[in-house]
Amino acid sequence: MELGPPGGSGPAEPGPRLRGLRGADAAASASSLSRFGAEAGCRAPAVAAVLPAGGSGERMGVPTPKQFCPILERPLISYTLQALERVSWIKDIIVAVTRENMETMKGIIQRYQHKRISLVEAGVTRHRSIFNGLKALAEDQPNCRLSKPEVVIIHDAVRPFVEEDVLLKVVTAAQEHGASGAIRPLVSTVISPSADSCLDHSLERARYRASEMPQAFLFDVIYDAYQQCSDYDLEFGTECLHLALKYSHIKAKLVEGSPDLWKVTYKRDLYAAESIIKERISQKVCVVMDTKEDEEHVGHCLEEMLKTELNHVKVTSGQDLQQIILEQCYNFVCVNVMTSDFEETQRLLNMLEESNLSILYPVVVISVHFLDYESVPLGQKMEKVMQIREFAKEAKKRNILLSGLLIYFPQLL
Ligand SMILES: Nc1ccn([C@@H]2O[C@H](COP(=O)(O)OP(=O)(O)OP(=O)(O)O)[C@@H](O)[C@H]2O)c(=O)n1
Ligand SMILES: O=P(O)(O)OC[C@@H](O)[C@@H](O)[C@@H](O)CO
Repeated sequence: MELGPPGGSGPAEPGPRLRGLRGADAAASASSLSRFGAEAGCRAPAVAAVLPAGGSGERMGVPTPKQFCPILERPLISYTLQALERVSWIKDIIVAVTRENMETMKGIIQRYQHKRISLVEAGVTRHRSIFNGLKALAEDQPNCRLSKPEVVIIHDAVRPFVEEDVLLKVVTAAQEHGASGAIRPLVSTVISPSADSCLDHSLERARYRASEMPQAFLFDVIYDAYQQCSDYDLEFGTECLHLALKYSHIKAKLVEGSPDLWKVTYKRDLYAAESIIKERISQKVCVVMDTKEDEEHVGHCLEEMLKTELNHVKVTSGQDLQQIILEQCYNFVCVNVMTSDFEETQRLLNMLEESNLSILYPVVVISVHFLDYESVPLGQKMEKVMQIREFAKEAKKRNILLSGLLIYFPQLL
């Protein structure tokens, strides 16, 4: 097993761990699980995740295994890892990849600065890959450096649109019932064909559901099930909840999942995933303040206002701007309060150019400038701000749409 880069998980500390998130996000994420612990009258469980990513993606019909297929130049699996990393109380993420794809996976972890990731070798089937991931967490394994979690999430690496709420639901239910899984209504009716490919019977669709991911289990429930699992089940099975029932006699609690939990399987799914990602990009903005002080004041005022319209608002004074660009934020509000007119904006434009983020999808930058009309003659200030047109012409060549906003205010007394 290959542990992730430094900054991966240390020895298990029960309860949520704040990693990879900052400020309000981390606090909100951590509190969601610890709040659960308080409500349930127990300590929040130590949680790890296993992501099977060892498939060949035959149904996708392309040479590259679908988990590594790019969406906006970024491998599909990186979006799934990012979704799980947003959840600060998942302390370890074990990814099962084939030996031949191990270096590719390490490169993705390095390029996108994924944290808390450990790699294990995949098996020849999905169940065997999952079992290998669980072994990495079981303390009865030689050289095991990861601590056994109380609850383990199992989630297909090709289901990128997983949110914290459904993860919390399945973990909460697993702690109470032993196992839990997300389900969705069936779209098509299930029928059973006869040997001569005629209709034998059809199932009453309303009585059935599609089993999706994420699923969660008390670790011992699912690990014991896999240890008892027949070769046939390991070879041909597709349902972890079934293994928990058959071998550990645990009836999983089923929770309704959101429509976005679907698995990327066919090429059409990649196109659908790309349009969802673009839609989500339009819901993300980063406010770049020119000083730490302004981040605390002006930045957070802006954040509160923007949050009424957008799903993800980050405020920074620049220290984590590189990571934010890596996470593919495409919309920036650059606020120049104290610095000279374009210093902060120019720095951002340079970083965006170096990142090549805008190669496939336009990046929007709004450069905000304040004008104290008592201390600076309007004409002089306007002349400087109009320089932004020159910046914008250059930026446009790199698919960066730059515009300026001048806020004209009286000097505060
Ligand atoms: N030996 C395998 C087979 C599949 N998976 C993973 O299990 C998840 C769901 O499986 P599936 O959609 O079937 O992926 P593939 O097997 O790659 O697809 P296909 O059946 O079209 O080849 C994917 O993340 C896949 O990478 C795995 O870890 N190990
Ligand atoms: O069968 P596949 O390997 O394509 O995908 C696995 C899916 O069946 C599985 O993710 C859900 O049905 C939940 O168990």
